[in-house]
Amino acid sequence: MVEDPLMVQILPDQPSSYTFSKTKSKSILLLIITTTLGLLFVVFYSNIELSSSGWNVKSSFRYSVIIDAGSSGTRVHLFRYWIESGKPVFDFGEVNYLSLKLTPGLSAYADNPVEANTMVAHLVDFAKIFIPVGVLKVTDIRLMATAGMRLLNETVQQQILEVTRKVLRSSGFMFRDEWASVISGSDEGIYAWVIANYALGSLGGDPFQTTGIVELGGASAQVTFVSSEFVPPEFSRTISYGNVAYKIYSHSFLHYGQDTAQEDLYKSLQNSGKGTVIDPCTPKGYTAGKKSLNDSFGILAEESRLTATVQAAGNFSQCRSLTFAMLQKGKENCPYKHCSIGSTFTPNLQGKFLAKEQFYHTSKFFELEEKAWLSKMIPAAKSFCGEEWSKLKEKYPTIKDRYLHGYCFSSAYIVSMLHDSLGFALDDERIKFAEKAGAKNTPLDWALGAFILNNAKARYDYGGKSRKNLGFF
Ligand SMILES: Nc1nc2c(ncn2[C@@H]2O[C@H](COP(=O)(O)OP(=O)(O)OP(=O)(O)O)[C@@H](O)[C@H]2O)c(=O)[nH]1
Ligand SMILES: [Ca+2]
Repeated sequence: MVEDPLMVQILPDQPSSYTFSKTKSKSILLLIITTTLGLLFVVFYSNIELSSSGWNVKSSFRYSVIIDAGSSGTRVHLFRYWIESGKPVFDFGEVNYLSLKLTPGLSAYADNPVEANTMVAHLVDFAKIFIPVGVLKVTDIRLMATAGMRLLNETVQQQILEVTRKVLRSSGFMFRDEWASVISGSDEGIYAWVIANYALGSLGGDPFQTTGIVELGGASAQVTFVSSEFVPPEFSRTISYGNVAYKIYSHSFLHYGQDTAQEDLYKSLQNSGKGTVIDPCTPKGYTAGKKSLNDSFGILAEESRLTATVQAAGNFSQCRSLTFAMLQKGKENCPYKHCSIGSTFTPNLQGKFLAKEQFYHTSKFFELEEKAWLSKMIPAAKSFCGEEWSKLKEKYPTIKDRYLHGYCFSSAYIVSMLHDSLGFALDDERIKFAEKAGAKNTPLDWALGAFILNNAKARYDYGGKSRKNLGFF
């Protein structure tokens, strides 16, 4: 049974977010969305293009919908584009691109997959508000799930996907069953690399002038960049865009996302023996919201006698060494020339990078400027980790507990991942944190990269199965 009420967060940069319980009717959601997004509704829905030369009617708008089913949330992305001299024209500003995020992620329905249909149905309803009913049947809708679903066993994954397929089949959109799937982590990294370089104007240019991506998601972390080093085939992807071929290293470290890594660390402390152990990655005085072991009866209470009691006492340096040890686990079995994280090959870093998702959220929280942000994160995080939880709550009254309590862990994890493991210098100018990029401030959601590959005459190998022009599936 999914406990959290569905949380509606209207993106981009919408000031409001909505919480409603599953029992409330759809009309509440539609009312909120249509009133809040009134202007966008008029511009996006109608066949009128808002352009620099004023309004003109475009009868050739096309639409596409991608649902990004992440571990901590499920987002629907709506794209409107058109064809000019035979080529698709994309615009990811607020006139031709909309997205909406609901929580929780699909994997939260593992115990009761059928309950996932409510959330997917709401996302479909949202998309339908903005897409003319006459073009639904030629508008593709895809559901692409990432690490949260990758962590579930295959059977449960398929059960949840089947629930989503049922909703999408009857949605009126153009849909094929294989368009609801769990995508590979390396594909997820590639899509994020595509949108970043599209936004920066480097897609279609010199491969060695492109920008790499490092992402810290909820359940996985991705590293994706063009390397001049030899890359073993299991880490190598090829994209051709325009008449340029890009050989890209792309790997997703499953379990190394922000939420899963913190959970794994907590569990390792619990199982580290008896008595009381200190958790240096959580501010002193914080007690986990989830049911604590002592509240549970039966086997859990029994287990509590076998496991240690974990006491939060934030200490940045100790947390940094704990997270570093976690990232280095398995390195002794590295079968490649060099492994930076676990026993996984990562080429020597090359070129510029954008650091996304939790890298961005944590840097923004500590109000770091671009310059030498990694080194500046250390003193800021040292003082944060050392604060009492009650003081932090007073200091940051508007920050959600589930984000606030994670910043001690995430700051230490970021330094031990980017500097101690991957080798970025603490004042490395090559790496910047971002959630948007380029002259048009394009959002860096990987779904935009997937949409581009799907509509822009590109070729992309799928682990050796190269398919012309988008063949995602
Ligand atoms: N502090 C903070 N964390 C956020 C915010 N939005 C998302 N997060 C967290 O940042 C992490 C990464 O967010 P996402 O990239 O959306 O993660 P996801 O797509 O749900 O996870 P994956 O399936 O692993 O890609 C998750 O732990 C989220 O809970 C935010 O506004 N502030
Ligand atoms: Ca994600």
